[in-house]
Amino acid sequence: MKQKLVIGTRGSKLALWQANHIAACLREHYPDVVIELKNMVTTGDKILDVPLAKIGGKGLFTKELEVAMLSGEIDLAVHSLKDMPTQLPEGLLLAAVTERVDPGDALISPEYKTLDKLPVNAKVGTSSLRRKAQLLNVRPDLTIVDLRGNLDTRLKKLITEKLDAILLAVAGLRRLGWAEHITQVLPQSTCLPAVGQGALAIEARENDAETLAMLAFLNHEPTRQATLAERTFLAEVEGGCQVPIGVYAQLDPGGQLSLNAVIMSPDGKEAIRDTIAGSPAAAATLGQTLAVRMLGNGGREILAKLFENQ
Ligand SMILES: NCc1[nH]cc(CCC(=O)O)c1CC(=O)O
Repeated sequence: MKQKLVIGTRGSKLALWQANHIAACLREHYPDVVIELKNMVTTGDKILDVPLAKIGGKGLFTKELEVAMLSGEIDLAVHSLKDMPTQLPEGLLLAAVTERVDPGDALISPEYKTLDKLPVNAKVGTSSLRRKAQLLNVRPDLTIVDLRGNLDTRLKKLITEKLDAILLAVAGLRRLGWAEHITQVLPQSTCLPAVGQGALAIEARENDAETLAMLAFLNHEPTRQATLAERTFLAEVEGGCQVPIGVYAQLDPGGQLSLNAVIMSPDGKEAIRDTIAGSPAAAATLGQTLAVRMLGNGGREILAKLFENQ
């Protein structure tokens, strides 16, 4: 067993909360091990004024941490699983995926409270094509405004940019203690979450057996299986994190893994929805099968148009 573990993290409030949360779990589990945090800046943190969809690169929030891990400067990195590319760099792996509690998206609208009460042409802030498309699908009248920055910046913009509502992940708001601002958790029939939303990913070196063994207790197998299905789905459609794709997998009480997904055009006018269920042991196959089916049923054309315009 190692005597010291160094956790790499980004410096945003959410990233620090997540890293401190994992540090606390490790300290409780290994009282004699020194757990250190190391703050790092990623490309994603530096480019704050350009819509993410326009930058388009994969792993914007993970790359610098991964370089530090490969060089041995840090032993593990804590990320929102949602921000992780489906393919990790050579030599790194997901040592653990933590239990997912809040996969959904939240509307914050101090004045109107819910999506269906927003007035015609209301201004809604979101930086995600996935949220934008799903909102426009049910409310084509809405004006969607790009909303970048850390969670606290985005909350402030609701006021400073006179928006009628903003959309954020429930998980992030809860972690920062801001859940009281939520006025509606959107139902999955309206807004399917991003791949891996709500789960934390613990990344480590493949050849670092000692650290991997120490991190194993953080893993929640049902969440890992569900998010494996989602990540395989995304890899198959070659989506990256900035495509209008929503997908959510969960173990139902009977022990089956069920997967719901949507592929949309950015204006929300075209939508392909599908669902699949099967054994959790076949999580990757379920994700892949569903992706192939949806690509064949019109998804490929939607995505081709999207990439043409980028
Ligand atoms: N893209 C930024 C990001 N990455 C993870 C979260 C929240 C936590 C999560 O979704 O797991 C957020 C904020 C948001 O999407 O509102």
